[in-house]
Amino acid sequence: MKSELAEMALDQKRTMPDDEAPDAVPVPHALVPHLNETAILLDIDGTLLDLMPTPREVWVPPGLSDTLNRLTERTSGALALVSGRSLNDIDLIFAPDVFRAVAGHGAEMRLSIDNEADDVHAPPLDKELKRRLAAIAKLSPGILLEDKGYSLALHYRLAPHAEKAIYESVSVIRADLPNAPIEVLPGKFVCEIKHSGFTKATGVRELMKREPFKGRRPIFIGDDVTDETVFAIMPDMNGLAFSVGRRAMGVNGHFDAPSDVRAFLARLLDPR
Ligand SMILES: O=P(O)(O)OC[C@H]1O[C@H](O[C@H]2O[C@H](CO)[C@@H](O)[C@H](O)[C@H]2O)[C@H](O)[C@@H](O)[C@@H]1O
Repeated sequence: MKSELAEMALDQKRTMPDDEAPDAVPVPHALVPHLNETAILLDIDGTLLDLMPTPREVWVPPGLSDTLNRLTERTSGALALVSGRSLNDIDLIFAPDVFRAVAGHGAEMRLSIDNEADDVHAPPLDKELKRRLAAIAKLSPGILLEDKGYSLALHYRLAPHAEKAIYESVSVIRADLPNAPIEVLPGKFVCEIKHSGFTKATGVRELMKREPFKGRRPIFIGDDVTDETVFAIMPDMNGLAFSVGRRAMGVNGHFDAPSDVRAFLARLLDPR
């Protein structure tokens, strides 16, 4: 697809300095005829769903699953969720609907929605390491642990004062294990410790080699630091990147809030 959308975004950029350039969110009218050549890749928290005080409190607004299912149909299956959450968690959130996904920041991938055997999973994080990291939650009430198997997340949205202490404690443990293949991933009020070697970007690259995504032009929408790895690879695939809540580096445009992303997706199906 020779994109009118990218042309639109680039034309606007060429004519004015970057800090004055308007945000170029694609017009559904321009995109609609190309849905069958497009792959729609969507982050979950802060992009499709509004952020909540704790991971368990998120909810899927009425109509969103229907929109995602219809877009899956319209793209012949080339819609995937690209999330830091585990596949298991994603399925609980969207139940009974099941979507193709790159999950766990690239640790897991689901290419087929009918066959669990196709799912790919990274190995679990060392038990002893997890035990040590989990003890950090004792630093303050309000620190929540999320065990995803291949990673462990320490959430501090309810205890923001604990941020520095959490990162210092993680550094001490990290320093004890200089050769461990792990890395620290900061997110929105969360410090995650995961195996190194995979990211959302490695997951998306792998996904885009497989049917039904192969050969399509990706459009990725995300909001967090971890989504920046995917924003960065979109040009390699002739893709488009859009951030949410802020204008991230290198994106083609941005949405103000998840509600705007949901409205945009609905308009792809019903452009007026
Ligand atoms: O890649 P995403 O789909 O955006 O997932 C990123 C992380 O999302 C969840 O945590 C975030 O959302 C919570 C609910 O709104 C919020 O309470 C928390 O502060 C955020 O960091 C999820 O729990 C993580 O596992 C994901 O990595």
